[in-house]
Amino acid sequence: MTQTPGIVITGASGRMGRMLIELLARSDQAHLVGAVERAGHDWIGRDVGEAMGGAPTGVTVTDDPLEAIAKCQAVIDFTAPAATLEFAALAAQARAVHVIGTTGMTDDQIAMLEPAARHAVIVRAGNMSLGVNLLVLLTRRVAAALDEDYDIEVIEAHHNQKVDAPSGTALMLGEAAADGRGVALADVRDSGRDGMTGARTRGHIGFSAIRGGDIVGEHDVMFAAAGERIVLRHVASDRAVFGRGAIKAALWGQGRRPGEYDMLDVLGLKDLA
Ligand SMILES: NC(=O)C1=CN([C@@H]2O[C@H](COP(=O)(O)OP(=O)(O)OC[C@H]3O[C@@H](n4cnc5c(N)ncnc54)[C@H](O)[C@@H]3O)[C@@H](O)[C@H]2O)C=CC1
Ligand SMILES: O=C(O)C1=N[C@H](C(=O)O)C[C@H](O)C1
Repeated sequence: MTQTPGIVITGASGRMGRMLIELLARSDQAHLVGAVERAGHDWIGRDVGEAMGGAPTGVTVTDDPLEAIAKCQAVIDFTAPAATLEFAALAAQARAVHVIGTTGMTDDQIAMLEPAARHAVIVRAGNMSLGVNLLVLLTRRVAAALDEDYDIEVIEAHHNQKVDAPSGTALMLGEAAADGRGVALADVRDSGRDGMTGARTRGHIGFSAIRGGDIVGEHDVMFAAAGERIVLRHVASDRAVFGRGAIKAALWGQGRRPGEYDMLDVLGLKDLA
């Protein structure tokens, strides 16, 4: 029998970590070989399945990512920016595919992934769902078809524990809209309006972030003109859509040439971009 790729999940106790461990337990295409949490976490040293309140998996949660990653074929990483940079170096050393779902990375932090991508496959995306990646393509097309009479606003809503804003997805959508218009997002980005902001600047792309309850992730791209509005919307109601995308990326990356990729590559949608 052929052995399926062995996957390490970092941030194992997190919302996405738990989802991925559940998905891997049911997968016949990949299997769990490691679970990493931050030092001092009370899951360290416990079987990850038992820590989740279920059956034992035979995988003990560790705070030593080097030991875990050395024996895997892929790392699926939904943690925090500083941790992701550490895991990128270790995945590169092990020539393991590194699937990065972590958002909130600065441009400087993203640039710091480049040395790792010379040695291993990195797939990074602010959203791993098929639906959002299709929305990115639609957003670029609609923005290209409309002129600046249409004000572009990206509105996102997430649960009350999310620590970064705008969301990684909102930024992907903003980048796509800016790209469609032939401008750089950095030159037209308008985030965090509050107080006497003055009238809206023509051509700017606005961002609004809602945080509340257990909202999984909702994104609207609004094109608002005098007399009409077009709204492109994605609603995620189950984190499994991100988890399934991440596992797909880990499998897609096996045997591929080192470099930085995104979900449009994984989903075969690059030609439509
Ligand atoms: N790209 C995508 O499709 C998606 C991205 N995300 C992003 O993934 C990240 C995590 O999201 P959640 O799971 O909701 O957060 P969470 O806070 O529930 O989980 C993060 C986990 O990472 C762990 N962690 C932090 N530093 C660590 C370290 N140095 N070593 C090991 N573990 C460490 C934390 O202890 C925590 O358990 C966020 O940046 C979020 O925006 C979330 C969902 C989908
Ligand atoms: O933190 C989350 O939960 C999510 N984060 C990603 C983002 O920042 O866009 C993806 C998804 O919306 C859920």
